[in-house]
Amino acid sequence: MAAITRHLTNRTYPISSLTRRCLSSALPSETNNSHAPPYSSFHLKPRVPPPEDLKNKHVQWVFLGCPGVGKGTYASRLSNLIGVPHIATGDLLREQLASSTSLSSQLSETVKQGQLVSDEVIISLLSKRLTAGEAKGESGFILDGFPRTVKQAEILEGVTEIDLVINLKLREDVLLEKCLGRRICSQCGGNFNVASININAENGNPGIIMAPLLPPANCMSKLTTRSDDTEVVVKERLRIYNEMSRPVEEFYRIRGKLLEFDLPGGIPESWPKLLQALNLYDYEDKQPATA
Ligand SMILES: Nc1ncnc2c1ncn2[C@@H]1O[C@H](COP(=O)(O)OP(=O)(O)O)[C@@H](O)[C@H]1O
Repeated sequence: MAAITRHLTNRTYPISSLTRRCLSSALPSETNNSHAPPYSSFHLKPRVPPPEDLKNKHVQWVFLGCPGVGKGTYASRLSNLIGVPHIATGDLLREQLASSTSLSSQLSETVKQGQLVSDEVIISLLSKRLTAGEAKGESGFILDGFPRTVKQAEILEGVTEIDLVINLKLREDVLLEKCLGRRICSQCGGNFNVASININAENGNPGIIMAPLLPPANCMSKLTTRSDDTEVVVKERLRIYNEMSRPVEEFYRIRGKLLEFDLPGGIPESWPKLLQALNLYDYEDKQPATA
């Protein structure tokens, strides 16, 4: 087993191989729908990172999980801790939408309805972001929001080796509340959440408490809500996740890369447990205060 996982992870390519040209040319023709991988029934265990990988920034990780689960929050915290970029395709898309081109008005409709945009669009945005990062000397990445379909996962697998996929999990009623509670400060760009979750344990299911993540006083009057964070659209995004993105979990599970992580509560309970699951608990203490 160890030999297989070592073989998988030792094939990590430098980020420079994941260029715009490389990713874009990896797009399969529209007519090719036969992307069924050679599934086998046994599951490999994911290999959590050894410290050398982190020091050399050989980190090519993916965050999976339903809308509202906290991919952005935990990916961004890990990115600050390890010093590799957090790249969220949803953010790239929103930046694109902020520029008023004819493409952005079409995309805006798709996003507002909770649908996925085309692979061509998302891969082009991701490739540009990776190329720009490469030019600045960036190394490694933590992807959030990509891949979202098996086809995207196959394209990514074709151009680079993903080391680890962290699958964040939370019950669906909480996901909806968390999406509806999301707020963004229009000035500083900070992400907050006004939802206060307090669900008692019942029928053998554990209870869950998640305190709101409130903004500082100077952001209060500048809070905005994403146009796709309405109840109808969040339910549609959850449906699409189950239909299109759930199979991506299996894609990585059978490749021995999926680390399942059930969020036990809010950030104070979940963050230390996530660090433990990633063997990073001590790493946090050893970093200089500025890291
Ligand atoms: N990889 C992707 N493929 C297709 N569409 C995407 C992708 N990533 C983001 N999007 C679009 O951006 C929207 C917002 O994505 P994101 O910010 O990741 O939100 P969330 O995870 O909360 O649903 C998605 O609903 C979809 O329309």
